[in-house]
Amino acid sequence: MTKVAILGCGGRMGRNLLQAALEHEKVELVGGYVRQSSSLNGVDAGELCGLGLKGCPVTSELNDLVAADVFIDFTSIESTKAHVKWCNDNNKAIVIGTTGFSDNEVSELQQLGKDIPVVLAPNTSVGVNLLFKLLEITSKAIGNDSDIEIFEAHHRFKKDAPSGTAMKMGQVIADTLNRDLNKVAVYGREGITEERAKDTIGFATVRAGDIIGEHTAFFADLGERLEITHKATSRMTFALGAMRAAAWLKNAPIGFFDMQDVLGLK
Ligand SMILES: NC(=O)C1=CN([C@@H]2O[C@H](COP(=O)(O)OP(=O)(O)OC[C@H]3O[C@@H](n4cnc5c(N)ncnc54)[C@H](OP(=O)(O)O)[C@@H]3O)[C@@H](O)[C@H]2O)C=CC1
Ligand SMILES: O=C(O)C1=N[C@H](C(=O)O)C[C@H](O)C1
Repeated sequence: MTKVAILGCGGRMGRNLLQAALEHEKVELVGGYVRQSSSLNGVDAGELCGLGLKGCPVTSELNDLVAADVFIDFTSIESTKAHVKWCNDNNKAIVIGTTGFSDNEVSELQQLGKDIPVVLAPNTSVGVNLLFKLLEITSKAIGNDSDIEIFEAHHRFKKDAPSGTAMKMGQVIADTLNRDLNKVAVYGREGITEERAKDTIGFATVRAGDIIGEHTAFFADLGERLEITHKATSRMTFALGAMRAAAWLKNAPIGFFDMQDVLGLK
């Protein structure tokens, strides 16, 4: 059994993570964490995620959760940094699902979590991680002959764009084709853009309603195009992937890992 604690447990992902942890056969929930000002402080984690009373606390004191082996964090950039520091100081592993980090912020996280095992994954679903693998194969086969565009759509509440998953898709493709993503990425188009520059990788974003998460990579040539799409239809897919990452982390060495490590896709 891996003992887990859920950080930001009142959020959209937080509540799914509580439910997944309470129902998962390889995971035991120690409790959930909310900020001090939260009205959820003191409620029962089972009640919070709709499973009824489980005798498992929601607290705003991280020290109440020290029995956990692994902390799971789907919160926000600044709180994730603070949580990684706390985990490092207290020798706890952490799964980070939060997105929107700049390259510098990722380096900062690596420094803050330098003594512990960490999984950093912009998308914990199995399907998306297989999609990353398919992008590698496709890029090798036809990447240099194709116009490559990445599309993503999410709910109206999402704060970062393009999504962490879209950015990782771009990174996987750029790495495979030996391109520098910082130089070839084009984020949205407007006005007289002129003809498409070869070797660029375009990103397009939609924010609307309650879309949980959709990603498509286009590999387009004259006469045909290949589209590789993933659609999440429930946040539980991310939550279950995070439980898998937590169980894997319990026996992992110190270092930064991703879902490809967890799923054996490297
Ligand atoms: N890796 C993956 O597979 C996925 C990643 N995500 C990412 O996860 C993150 C969260 O998404 P989502 O659940 O939709 O967002 P929400 O806004 O619903 O949830 C975020 C939660 O974090 C809490 N939080 C923020 N700051 C703190 C803090 N300082 N201390 C304690 N709690 C804090 C918020 O609390 P409060 O309400 O009090 O502010 C809130 O409950 C985003 O970055 C998103 O992109 C989302 C889905 C899948
Ligand atoms: O904010 C979300 O909801 C999601 N964020 C992740 C991302 O930024 O890639 C993953 C998922 O698509 C849902």
